[in-house]
Amino acid sequence: MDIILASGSPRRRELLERAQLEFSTLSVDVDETKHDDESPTDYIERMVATKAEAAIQQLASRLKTDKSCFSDSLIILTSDTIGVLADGQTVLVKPVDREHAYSMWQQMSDNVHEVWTAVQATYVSLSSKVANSSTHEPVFQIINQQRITERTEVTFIALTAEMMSNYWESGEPADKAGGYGIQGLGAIWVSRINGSYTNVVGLPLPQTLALIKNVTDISVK
Ligand SMILES: Cc1cn([C@H]2C[C@H](O)[C@@H](COP(=O)(O)OP(=O)(O)OP(=O)(O)O)O2)c(=O)[nH]c1=O
Repeated sequence: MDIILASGSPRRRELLERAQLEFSTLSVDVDETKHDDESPTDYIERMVATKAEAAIQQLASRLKTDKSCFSDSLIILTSDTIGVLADGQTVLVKPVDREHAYSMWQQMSDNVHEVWTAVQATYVSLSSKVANSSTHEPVFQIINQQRITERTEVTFIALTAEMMSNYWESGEPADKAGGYGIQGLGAIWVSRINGSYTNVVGLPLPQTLALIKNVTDISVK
């Protein structure tokens, strides 16, 4: 059974490496724009499903040229991390620019927010029994998929304009939900967390390992 982490996030790769599992990575590029009428739950669940679909499409086109690189079944892991303010509705995503980062940080300053990470495990088999009817090529068939969402409460200290400016200039905030990295310089803004630390960094590890185990256990379904 192969495991593919369909993520371009170096943080997710580093976290999964700690579990000492064999896995490969695949970078997926999807439109991460949130719909206006979408709840945080709907948004994050749509993201992990969309990333999984994109990964399967990429793998399917790779299959056309090289079948030898696939085993008979694989698990595709996709993940998405957002911040959610105490109102339960306002979503904190990656900052598009400095102003966007400042406006998120002003709402997070001296306040509590939550970090939500959704993880989807998609268990697929490479089946020649359901081969494409015209070409008789094997295709990927989804056997099972499961999803979890983990939430961690994070408390920020009161932020000054100088702190925000210095942090933005560091370059660290740009590719991170809520514009901070708890594993980096952002740690000095975090006075307290309640819940999983790895969840904040982008992949709740014990929960992800349980998901990998559960998704292949289709006998109980
Ligand atoms: C809050 C927080 C987020 N993050 C990161 C985790 C995610 O990589 C990123 C949120 O963006 P995501 O869209 O979840 O992930 P990504 O675009 O980096 O990677 P991919 O979609 O290819 O899997 O923010 C941290 O690294 N530290 C933190 O403290």
